[in-house]
Amino acid sequence: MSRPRLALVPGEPAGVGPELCIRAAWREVDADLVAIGDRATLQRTADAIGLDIDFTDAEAADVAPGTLRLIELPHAAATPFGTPDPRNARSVIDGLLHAAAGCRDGRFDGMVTGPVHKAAINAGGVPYTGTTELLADDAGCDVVMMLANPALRVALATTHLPLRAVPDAVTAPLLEQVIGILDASLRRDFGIAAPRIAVLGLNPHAGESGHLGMEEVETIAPLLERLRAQGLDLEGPLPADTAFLPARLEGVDAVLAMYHDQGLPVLKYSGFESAVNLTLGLPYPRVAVDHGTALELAGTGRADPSSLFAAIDQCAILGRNRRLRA
Ligand SMILES: NC(=O)C1=CN([C@@H]2O[C@H](COP(=O)(O)OP(=O)(O)OC[C@H]3O[C@@H](n4cnc5c(N)ncnc54)[C@H](O)[C@@H]3O)[C@@H](O)[C@H]2O)C=CC1
Ligand SMILES: NCC(=O)COP(=O)(O)O
Repeated sequence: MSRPRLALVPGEPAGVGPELCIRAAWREVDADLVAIGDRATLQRTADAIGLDIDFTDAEAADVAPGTLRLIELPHAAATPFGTPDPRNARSVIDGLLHAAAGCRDGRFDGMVTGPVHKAAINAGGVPYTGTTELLADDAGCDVVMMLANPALRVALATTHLPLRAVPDAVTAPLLEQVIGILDASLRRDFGIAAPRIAVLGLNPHAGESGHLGMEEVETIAPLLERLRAQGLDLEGPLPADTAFLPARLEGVDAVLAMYHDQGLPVLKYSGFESAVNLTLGLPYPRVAVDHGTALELAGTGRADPSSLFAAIDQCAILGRNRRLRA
């Protein structure tokens, strides 16, 4: 079987994404990477960090280390490192959508994305809450955000929502949909025959039997009961403060957190460098770095490429698996 072909989207040009892509071009990997982005930004970044880079056609077969296949998508403005320019908002988003279109029509087996600066995109007049939501809208499907490192998988019931809006968003239909997507992906993409999912409560102590909030009693527990009766292996609702204790995590394949900052700090603390961000439920694999734009590191050569490398390796595995099943 030929190597999986993966779109590689650097993300925010003023951040560390471009330099991580340059480093990826120098790394031996069992996949064909095709960058989608601005040549001048990539060249300027390579110069700043003292690495050579050559560019070649997107269709090139074998490429030497230090050579990047490139589909050019010029940015509107040349940005200084560390200062996003809202005029680039459209082209940053177009890079992601171009990769998505290529995944949907079979030109790519998956996409790997660098960090995007959410505020800069919005300042540029493009409504954007996250790439997860962008790709879900583009593909017209429901998705789940899951971050993973070799020790832990954490999926989110809600993603980029103001905290104030979370309780109203945590409904039984939403949780049923999220658990369905998560369970299916653990089986199909990760080869887990009978996934065990630990579901967190929303309130402190999972509501303390209704004394600290009713969402567990009224919404989460009855839903889990119903889904268990259908054969899903679900624990919970669990108090979030103790759910991540090593003894509690034994035998658990993924934790489902109710909101972004309930689950992600634990995941990032347990392994920031090796973690990746997956979008489950899309018709193709999308894997991103777990970190943000790290503007203060851009152009210094000090950004750690481990998360991007892990994202490429994970996407290559998922892309190859999907090809085998097709
Ligand atoms: N995947 C994505 O697209 C993500 C994008 N973001 C966006 O990034 C922007 C900045 O977010 P922050 O909260 O500051 O998070 P951040 O991840 O950019 O930075 C947090 C800390 O981690 C360090 N760091 C991040 N990546 C690193 C790397 N590769 N090597 C070494 N150190 C690294 C930074 O220097 C900083 O100290 C925001 O606009 C946010 O929306 C945040 C998280 C993920
Ligand atoms: N915390 C994850 C994050 O902000 C990146 O999300 P997305 O842009 O991949 O949706």
